[in-house]
Amino acid sequence: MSHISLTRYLIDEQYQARRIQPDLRLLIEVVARACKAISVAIGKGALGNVLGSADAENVQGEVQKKLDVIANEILLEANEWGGHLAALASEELEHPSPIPNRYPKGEYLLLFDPLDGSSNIDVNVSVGTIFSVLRCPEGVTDPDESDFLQPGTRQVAAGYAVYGPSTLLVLTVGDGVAVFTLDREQGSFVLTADRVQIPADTREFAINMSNQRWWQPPVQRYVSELVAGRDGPRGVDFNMRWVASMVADVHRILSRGGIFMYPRDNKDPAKAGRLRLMYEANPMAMIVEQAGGAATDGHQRLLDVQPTGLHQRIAVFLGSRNEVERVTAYHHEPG
Ligand SMILES: O=P(O)(O)OC[C@H]1O[C@](O)(COP(=O)(O)O)[C@@H](O)[C@@H]1O
Ligand SMILES: [Mg+2]
Ligand SMILES: [Mg+2]
Repeated sequence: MSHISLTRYLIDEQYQARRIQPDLRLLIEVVARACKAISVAIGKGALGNVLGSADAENVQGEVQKKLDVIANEILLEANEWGGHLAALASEELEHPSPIPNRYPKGEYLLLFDPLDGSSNIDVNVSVGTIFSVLRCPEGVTDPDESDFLQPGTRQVAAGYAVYGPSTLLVLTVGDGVAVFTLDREQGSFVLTADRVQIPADTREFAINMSNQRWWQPPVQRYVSELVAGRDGPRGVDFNMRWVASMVADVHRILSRGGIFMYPRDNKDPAKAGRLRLMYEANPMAMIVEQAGGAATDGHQRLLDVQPTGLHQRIAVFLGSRNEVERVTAYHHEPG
């Protein structure tokens, strides 16, 4: 593949048959620039004094890592004056953040998980950034939380960056999924895979097995059949992987197939799963569907869920279509 930059991908009709609005393109470029800056900060590791805890808690009662705070600030600062947003929302902020009046405003809403996989920061394992772009409802000049509560089908773009052995940006604007690799010398994201497809079948699954005793019956049944391998009803062996960074687990599935599960469980019945709908589940669901996969909460398509809160949690099953359909069907069986 010749050298196709993110900008060229976003404006060239060869890649974007449905022309995307210039302000959406510029917004995505601002997010990509912020991800580059986060990648540089992460790359410095202990030398940049970015590891360890920030001695603070976020809105969800989780202890923030220094990099959670740094990544959040980089994204806020880059996007506030970008001129394409009406407001933004982050995992690390209780309420949406309006664009200050001194900056120009635009018509989009940006949501992000600035640093996904926080528990992996200090052990030098891949982490990432996840983002979702919605349109601000018409006529709204000062959006509040209710304006963000749109189902995932309304996303106009979604993506993630993985900060791993190389830094990647994975993007969909509703017309397939493209992967860009950061050329560290040039400082630019270069297209390295386009129209990525997740195989419909897989022999690999991802779930945190330590939660097994709290799973509900449909997940118990599905995973026990996978684990039984060739001696069980599936008649074939399955392999398991769990990075504990959603971005890294989803990226593996995008690259070679698999099913990712973070189900609702009985550990804390008040919690509807661990992952957050608006800035983890929805953008990943859009990417996975755009790559030919499927994404549900066990009962319905994730992208159809009507959100009720900015930090709402939800069960997630996503990846290779036939496996996601099977585990979803188990949820629908009586008993
Ligand atoms: O600790 P567990 O149960 O393995 O959970 C891992 C999951 O938690 C997350 O790290 C949550 O994301 P944050 O780091 O943004 O809070 C996911 O990336 C990952 O899939
Ligand atoms: Mg996360
Ligand atoms: Mg996070």
